[in-house]
Amino acid sequence: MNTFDIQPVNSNTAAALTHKINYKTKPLGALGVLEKIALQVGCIQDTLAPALHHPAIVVFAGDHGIAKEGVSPYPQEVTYQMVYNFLQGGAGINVFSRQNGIAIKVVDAGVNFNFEAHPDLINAKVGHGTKSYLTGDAMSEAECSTAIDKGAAIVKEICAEGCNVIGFGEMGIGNTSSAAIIMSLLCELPLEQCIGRGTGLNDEGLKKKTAVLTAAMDYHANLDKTPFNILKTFGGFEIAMICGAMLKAAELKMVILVDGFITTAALLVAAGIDTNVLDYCIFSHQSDEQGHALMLKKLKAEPVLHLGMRLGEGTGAAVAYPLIKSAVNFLNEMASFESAGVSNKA
Ligand SMILES: Cc1cc2ncn([C@H]3O[C@H](COP(=O)(O)O)[C@@H](O)[C@H]3O)c2cc1C
Ligand SMILES: O=C(O)c1cccnc1
Repeated sequence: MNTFDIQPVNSNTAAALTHKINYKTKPLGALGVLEKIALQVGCIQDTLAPALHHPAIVVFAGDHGIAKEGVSPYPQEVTYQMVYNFLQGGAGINVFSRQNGIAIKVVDAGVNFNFEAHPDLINAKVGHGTKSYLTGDAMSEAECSTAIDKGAAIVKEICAEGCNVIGFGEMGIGNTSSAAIIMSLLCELPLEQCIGRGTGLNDEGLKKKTAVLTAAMDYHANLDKTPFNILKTFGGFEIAMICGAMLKAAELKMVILVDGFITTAALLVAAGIDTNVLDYCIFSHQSDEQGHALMLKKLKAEPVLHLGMRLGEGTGAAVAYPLIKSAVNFLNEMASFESAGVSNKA
C-alpha cells in the first residue's frame, strides 16, 4: 500500500490569520462559521491570502456483495444505472456542481457491470463488486490496497491539473451498511446507534439490516481491528478509494470537502491511518442518516450545513462549496478597520 506523508497544517499562520480576520470591518466574530473556515483554509494553504482553484468532486462507484442480503430497499443495478445518470449530467451531484462551477469526475471503482469506454468515466475497476462480508472478507488485502492506491493516483492527477479544493462522493447500493459497521468498530459504538435507514428502509427493513449486520460482525468477532483490516473486511471499493483519495489530498495540502455518512466513514479509516488528514477536512453537512451526527461528534467536527439531506454522491460538499468561497472572499476582499477608516471601538 501507498504510504502517505501528511504534514499537520502550519499553526504559526493561525495567529496572523486570526488577527486579519478580527480587524475586518465587522464586530468581533460576527461572520461565525465563515471565520473558522477562512482560518482553516488559510492554515492549509499557509497564507494570509488563500485562493480556491479548479474545485472538483470525484464520485466513486462500487458494488457491494452484501446488497443481495436485503440491506437496501433498492436493487444493485441502481449503482450502474446511476453511473450513466452521472455521465448524462442528470443526477443531484451534476445539478449542484454545475450550479457552483465544480468539475465532476466519475470513477468506476468496482461496479458489477461492464461499461463501454466513455471520455468522462475513469476506469479504476478493482472487481465486479465486493464479496459479501457475511461469511468472508469483502476484499482481499491486495484489492483493498490497490483501491487505496488508485484513489490516491486519481487525486494526484487532479491536483496536477491545478485543483486545490476537492470533494468526494460515492454511489454503491448497500454502502450505508459498510459505513455503519466501520463506524461501530472505529468509534467503538454499538451497531444499533450506527445503523440507519439508508435509502429509506421501513421498520421491518431496518430490523433485517440490523440482523444481517449483527451476524456479519459476529462472524468476524476475532478480527484484528486495525483500520486497514476493518476496511478490507467490511468496506467497499469506492470507500477504500475515497480513503486513499483523502490521504493523498491531505498530503498535497488540498482543502477536502467531506460529504455525508459514507464519505465520513471513509475518513474514519483514513484518520485511523494518519490523523493529520483531519486538519485538511471541512465537514460540509450533517446528513440525516442516523449515525452521522455521532460520527461527527466523535471527530469533533462542526458541519457547515444541516439541511436534512441524505443522498450522498458528494451533494452536501457541492452545496456547501459557495460558503467556502464566501469565507475565502471575505478574508481577501473585505476592508479592515484601518483601510476603511472605520473606528474600531465598541
Ligand atoms: C436512485 C438513487 C440514487 C442515489 N444516489 C446516492 N444514493 C445513495 O444511496 C446508497 C446507499 O444507501 P443504501 O445503503 O440504503 O443502499 C448509495 O449508493 C448512496 O450514494 C442513491 C440511492 C438511490 C436509490
Ligand atoms: O449521508 C449519506 O452520505 C447518505 C445517506 C443515505 C444514503 N446515501 C448516502
